[in-house]
Amino acid sequence: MKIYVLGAGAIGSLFGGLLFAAGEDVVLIGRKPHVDAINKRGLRITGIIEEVIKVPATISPPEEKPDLIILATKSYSTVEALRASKAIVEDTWILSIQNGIGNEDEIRKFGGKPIGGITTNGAILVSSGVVKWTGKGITVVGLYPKGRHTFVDKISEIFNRAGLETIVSENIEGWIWAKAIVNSAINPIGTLLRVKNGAILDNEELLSVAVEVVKEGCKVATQNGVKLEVHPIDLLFQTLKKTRENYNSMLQDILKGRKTEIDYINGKIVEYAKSVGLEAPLNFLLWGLIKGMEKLHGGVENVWGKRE
Ligand SMILES: NC(=O)c1ccc[n+]([C@@H]2O[C@H](COP(=O)([O-])OP(=O)(O)OC[C@H]3O[C@@H](n4cnc5c(N)ncnc54)[C@H](O)[C@@H]3O)[C@@H](O)[C@H]2O)c1
Ligand SMILES: CC(C)(CO)[C@@H](O)C(=O)[O-]
Repeated sequence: MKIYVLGAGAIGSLFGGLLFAAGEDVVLIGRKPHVDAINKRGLRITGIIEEVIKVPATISPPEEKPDLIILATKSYSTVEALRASKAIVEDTWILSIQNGIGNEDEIRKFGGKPIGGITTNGAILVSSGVVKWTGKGITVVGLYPKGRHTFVDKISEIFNRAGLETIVSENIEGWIWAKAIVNSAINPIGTLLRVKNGAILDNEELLSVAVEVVKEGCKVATQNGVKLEVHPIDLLFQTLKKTRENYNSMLQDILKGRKTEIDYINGKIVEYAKSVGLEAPLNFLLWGLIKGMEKLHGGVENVWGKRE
């Protein structure tokens, strides 16, 4: 299968590298330092495996249309990435493996055929050309927002062949929302308190706040007609237990002085609440606190003193 990974950073390079190593026709589309390093020395995947993979990489989308685009930018880059790839997006299957809500709707706005996806694999871009596979997880893919298509089954087959454990859901929207609701609790709380995920599990007060945030998100999802595929309270406890040693990705972004995906997690829950006449005060509070933190002059240095 001819696959382009649009937004080849940590998770995109991991997926693209493994698919290429399994024999798929893959091109990574990323930023120059990472692309140059890959073309010079190959993509090094370390952590769970130790492999150098000579996967082709480029900074701009090739002209020829692929069978599949894997969208792996941060959610706040989705529109810009789709706009820059407009020529190859129209009528192409596009799988989002991003966190957050709304990416698939953006794909459809650009004429792409959206496939939803969530993954619990973990990856960090250690340096240009080097990705660390930090946690082996599962990936769920499905025709967006729900339903079935043989092409999605094909994606699952080639992902599994590449060592990416993958299942197909006929209600991928239910998975995307469930994961976003869990992220809406773990990510801002862990970021504001600058703690690993396990600290939320071990602290009664933090855990009760996280449970209340999850309950608020569930109410918004249900009011919007979303059938949650897995109960977010169960997923919250499973995730906290499994990733207790993680500093969540939002905290990592803040520590690196980067934007976060809060608008596409808690921000979207507030937006969807409003669309059905609901308030989402807990999500609104967390959204505002993280946005404020992002904008504080000097970023984290202002909040916690010297950046690590
Ligand atoms: N990293 C993980 O372990 C993990 C796990 C699950 C889900 N996710 C989700 O996957 C998405 C990507 O996460 P990540 O950690 O890989 O982020 P990342 O920042 O490492 O990778 C995204 C890359 O896309 C690049 N990019 C942005 N716009 C581009 C464009 N127009 N053309 C080419 N490249 C472009 C960025 O420069 C960046 O290198 C996020 O939504 C994240 O929440 C990540
Ligand atoms: C599951 C998760 C919260 C683990 O840290 C991850 O999605 C993250 O860090 O964003």
